[in-house]
Amino acid sequence: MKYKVGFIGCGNMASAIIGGLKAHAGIDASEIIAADASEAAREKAKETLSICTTASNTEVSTQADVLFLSVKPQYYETVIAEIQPTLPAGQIIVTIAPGKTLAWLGERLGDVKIVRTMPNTPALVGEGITGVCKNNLVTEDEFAYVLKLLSSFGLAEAIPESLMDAVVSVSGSSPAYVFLFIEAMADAAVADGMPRAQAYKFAAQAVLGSAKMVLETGKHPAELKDMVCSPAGTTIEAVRVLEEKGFRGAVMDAMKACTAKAKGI
Ligand SMILES: NC(=O)C1=CN([C@@H]2O[C@H](COP(=O)(O)OP(=O)(O)OC[C@H]3O[C@@H](n4cnc5c(N)ncnc54)[C@H](OP(=O)(O)O)[C@@H]3O)[C@@H](O)[C@H]2O)C=CC1
Ligand SMILES: O=C(O)[C@@H]1CCC=N1
Repeated sequence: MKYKVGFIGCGNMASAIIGGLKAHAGIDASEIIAADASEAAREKAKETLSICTTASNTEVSTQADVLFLSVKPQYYETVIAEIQPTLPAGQIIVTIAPGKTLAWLGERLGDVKIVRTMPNTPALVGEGITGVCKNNLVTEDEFAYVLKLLSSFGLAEAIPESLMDAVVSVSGSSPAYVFLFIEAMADAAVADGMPRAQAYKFAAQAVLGSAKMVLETGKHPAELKDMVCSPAGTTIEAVRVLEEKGFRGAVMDAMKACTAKAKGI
């Protein structure tokens, strides 16, 4: 049996990607296979994604044209050692783990086509962004095909590999910081008397709309901020407190730690 796309590891990130492939890449569930060590993950994938699942990693690695390695980075070494001897000729391997460079992967996988990526979980709702680079065995046509697959769950952009650790921080991990921010804003609104469900809705929609303004107006974020801050108004009071508390410095320090961790994985 041949499958267009295979996954080794079918957890949070793989499930989000599979959702996009099925909805927007013209790939049928019957053309996708996933292996997972966890029976619960296999059952969930079968039920919610209607794809073929297996406990055998080599069943997937030997039958997929495009193979996503979607386990945690600490499992890459053992998974690669397991599948490497039987990889079919011409297969494209797509990695989604931080820190695993094309050089590191090439040393273990040998002369195979490798596309290194960093996606994020907003892929679940079709609003992901994925940084992508490749080794020199991947042709331009093959790279375009993989970019098309990755575009089925959001934006996908080719970047130099030297920027991949920065991508981990700015988009791979950043949904977590944004969720913290939304949670904190909602907590404050609850403290002001708003029902919790309504507080999440107002905070999240404000973040969504603000992000859209950055993307759609092309205006500098500082200009957009100035448009909100009326003289002697409410917003500038909040901005003053955020500056006093080192909001921007805290975000930059956090991202520096994230990038450093990505380099060291
Ligand atoms: N979550 C995110 O926001 C993002 C994640 N990534 C990357 O995506 C990859 C997957 O992350 P995520 O989906 O969050 O992880 P999950 O833990 O949700 O999914 C990984 C799955 O792989 C299974 N697994 C573990 N070892 C093996 C093995 N040897 N063979 C087959 N399956 C195995 C796990 O089972 P068990 O639970 O039993 O260990 C689990 O079900 C990671 O490399 C991560 O860094 C990239 C960008 C964003
Ligand atoms: O936390 C992590 O290591 C993964 C990589 C990017 C998002 N989650």
